[in-house]
Amino acid sequence: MQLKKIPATVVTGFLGSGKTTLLSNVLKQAQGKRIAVIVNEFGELDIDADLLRSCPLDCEDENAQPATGQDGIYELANGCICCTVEEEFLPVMKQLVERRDDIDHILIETSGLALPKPLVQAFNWPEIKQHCTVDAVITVIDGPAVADGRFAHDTDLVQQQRLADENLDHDPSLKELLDDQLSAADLVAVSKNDLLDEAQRKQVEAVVSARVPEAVKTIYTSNGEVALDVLMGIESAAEERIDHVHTHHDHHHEHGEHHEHAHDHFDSFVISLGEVQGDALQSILKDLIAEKNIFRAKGFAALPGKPMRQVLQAVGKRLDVHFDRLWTQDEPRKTQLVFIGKGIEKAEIEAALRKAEV
Ligand SMILES: Nc1nc2c(ncn2[C@@H]2O[C@H](COP(=O)(O)OP(=O)(O)OP(=O)(O)O)[C@@H](O)[C@H]2O)c(=O)[nH]1
Repeated sequence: MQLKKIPATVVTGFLGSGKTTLLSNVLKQAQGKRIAVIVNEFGELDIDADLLRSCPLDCEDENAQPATGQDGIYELANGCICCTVEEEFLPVMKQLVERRDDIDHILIETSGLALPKPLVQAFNWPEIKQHCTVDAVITVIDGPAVADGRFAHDTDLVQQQRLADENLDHDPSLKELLDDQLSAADLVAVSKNDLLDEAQRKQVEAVVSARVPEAVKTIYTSNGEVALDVLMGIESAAEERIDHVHTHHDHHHEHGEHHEHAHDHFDSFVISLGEVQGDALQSILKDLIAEKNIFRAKGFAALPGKPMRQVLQAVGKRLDVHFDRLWTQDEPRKTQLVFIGKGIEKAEIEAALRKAEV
């Protein structure tokens, strides 16, 4: 008897591109659909899983929590999913396969530094292949960052000139990640459309069309808002073709050499503080992201006298701050931030942030 395979959507994209925002919108719309979510974080804190669980302030519907509830969210926080496929991803997938009668769809958010190819290849493992298929790899790219040429400068058509100063100008490992994340895409979602003007959209288009076949559609999203049927039911069966997708990192993964892997060149750590002065923390953070090569910082702050938890999100040079929910009785009121960047020192950043402690 041929049973219908469970479709799985893999959401990939660089640090801070908007994957969690997209996923949380999917979960809000997915009434009645039973969705299992696998969240993989590069940093040691499960901030994304936590944000997916927490109800936004403007949430009108008491039941608008992720349709799956607590139990449907699986956190893989031990490094990057593409390097721990066997140890981390496979066991979770096996659990899901066992529960397959209760699951309509699997959503996987990879860490921002993960390469989608090894993950998609895992769907060819016999235990998984029998019961699951990749519905689509959705690659989220940060519209404004791509338009600014943070990852690649090929929008200005004078690539030859650029090659000479490539290393000075921008980081080749970021370009490789963008290339590899796009090379596996069945759908490209350009996020932060609300921050793009027409000229920037053209630049993004040029970067995307140089990297994905014409058949791959591009959508533009603002705050992750997009209809469910655009994202789900693509039925790409990406695992069937993935071995033929060429990437910059093929060599390392095939030979089991993770040392040279993209994310080994990044530094990541968590800073824990007590309660902090909100204004002071934000001003120190803004200085740090202006001065240092910090790609991503995110976490929660506890402010004296405030019953709500503050969420801080830094992507590139932008810092977003908002309160998301009340601190619960049983959780300690502390401030915790993950940093991911290059050539950044934990001691130095911690010393700077401590000045905001009360
Ligand atoms: N203005 C605007 N901000 C957005 C949009 N999508 C995401 N953001 C913001 O960008 C920041 C990062 O978004 P996330 O959804 O956490 O990105 P992510 O890809 O999950 O990040 P990592 O898991 O750290 O790689 C947050 O501050 C979001 O509020 C958008 O469409 N417009």
